[in-house]
Amino acid sequence: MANESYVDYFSSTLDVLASVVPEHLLKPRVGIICGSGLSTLASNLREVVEVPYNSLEGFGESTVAGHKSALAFGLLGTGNGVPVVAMLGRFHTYEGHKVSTVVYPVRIMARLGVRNLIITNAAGALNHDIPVGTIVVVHDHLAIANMTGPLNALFGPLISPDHPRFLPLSDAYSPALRRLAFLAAHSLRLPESALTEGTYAWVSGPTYETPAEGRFLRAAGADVVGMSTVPEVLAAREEGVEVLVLSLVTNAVVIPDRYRSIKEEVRAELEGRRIEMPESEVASHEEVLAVGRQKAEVMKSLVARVIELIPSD
Ligand SMILES: O=P(O)(O)O[C@@H]1C[C@H](O)[C@@H](CO)O1
Ligand code: HPA
Repeated sequence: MANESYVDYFSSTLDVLASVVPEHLLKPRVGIICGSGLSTLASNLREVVEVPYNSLEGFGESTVAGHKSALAFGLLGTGNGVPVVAMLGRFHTYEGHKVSTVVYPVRIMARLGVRNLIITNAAGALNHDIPVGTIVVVHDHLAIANMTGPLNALFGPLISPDHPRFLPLSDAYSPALRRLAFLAAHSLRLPESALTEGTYAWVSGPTYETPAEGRFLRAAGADVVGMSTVPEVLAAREEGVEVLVLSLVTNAVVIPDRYRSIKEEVRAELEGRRIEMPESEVASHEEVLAVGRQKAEVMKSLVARVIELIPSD
C-alpha cells in the first residue's frame, strides 16, 4: 500500500468499523497491541466486539503463531469502564507486509480517537542482567533500519500536509506513561525486579541474531532486541499518540565470551587431549510463546492497571 492511497483506505476501514462496532465502543481512549503469545491481554475486556482483519480494507493478516487476526473493541475496568481497542495480533515486515501495512492499524486507532497506545512485544535480552520473564519499560530504541530508508515506517510521501516531515524521537517513549507503568507495578505488588527500563533494538527478523550481531547490538547500547514495535512507535508519534512499550523478555540472546573453537578441538583430538568447549544455545519461537503464556496474566494486570491510571481528558 503506497502512502498516497492511505486516505482511501482510511474511510473504507472506518466505515466498516462504524457499521459493526456499537457507538459506545467506537471511540476508544486507549489502544493495545498484543505481542507474540500475548493475545490474551484483552481477554478482560467487557462487551467485546471482535472484528476480523480480513473484513477491513488496508489490514493484512497475522501469520505468526501466537498472533490472532482481529481487532477487539471493549470496556476495561469497573463502572462505565474505559473504551479500549486492541490488536490481538500484529503485522511484521518479515511476513512480507509492507511497513505501511504494519503501521496501518495504528493510524486507524489514531483516527478512532486513541491518544495513548500500549505496545507489547516479546524480546530477547542482550543485557544479561535482565533475566527471562522481566518486563522492560522501553525508554529508547535503536533501529538500524532507520539508516536504510524503506523499512522506516515514515518513508514516503506525507500522509497529509499536517503530518511532520521530520519527526523528533527524543521523547518517543512517554515519560508520563512510563511513570504509570512503575506505579501500576507497585500497586499490583509486583516484586521490584519484575520491571526494569531499557533500550529496544529493532531488527527485521525473521532470523534470530547471530552471536556477532547480538554483541554488536549490545555494544551499541541496546538492552533487548525484537522484530516489531519500532514502526508502530514511529507511526503513533507521527499521529501525535503517546506511547508506552512493554517488552517481555522471553529469552537471552547468546553473546558468548568465548566461541567454540573447532581448530582447538581438532588439535586436542590429534594430541589425545580432552577439552571443554561452550555449548551453543538456540533461540526458538516455541520458547518465546511459552514464556509469553507464563507471564500473560502479569502482563494483562499491568496493562489494565496502567489504563486505569491514565487520567481521562
Ligand atoms: O510480535 P513480537 O515482536 O512480540 O514477536 C517476537 C518477534 C518475532 O515476531 C517473534 C520471534 O519469536 O516474537
Ligand atoms: O531473541 C530475539 N531476537 C529477536 N526477536 C525476538 N523476539 C523474541 N526473542 C527475540
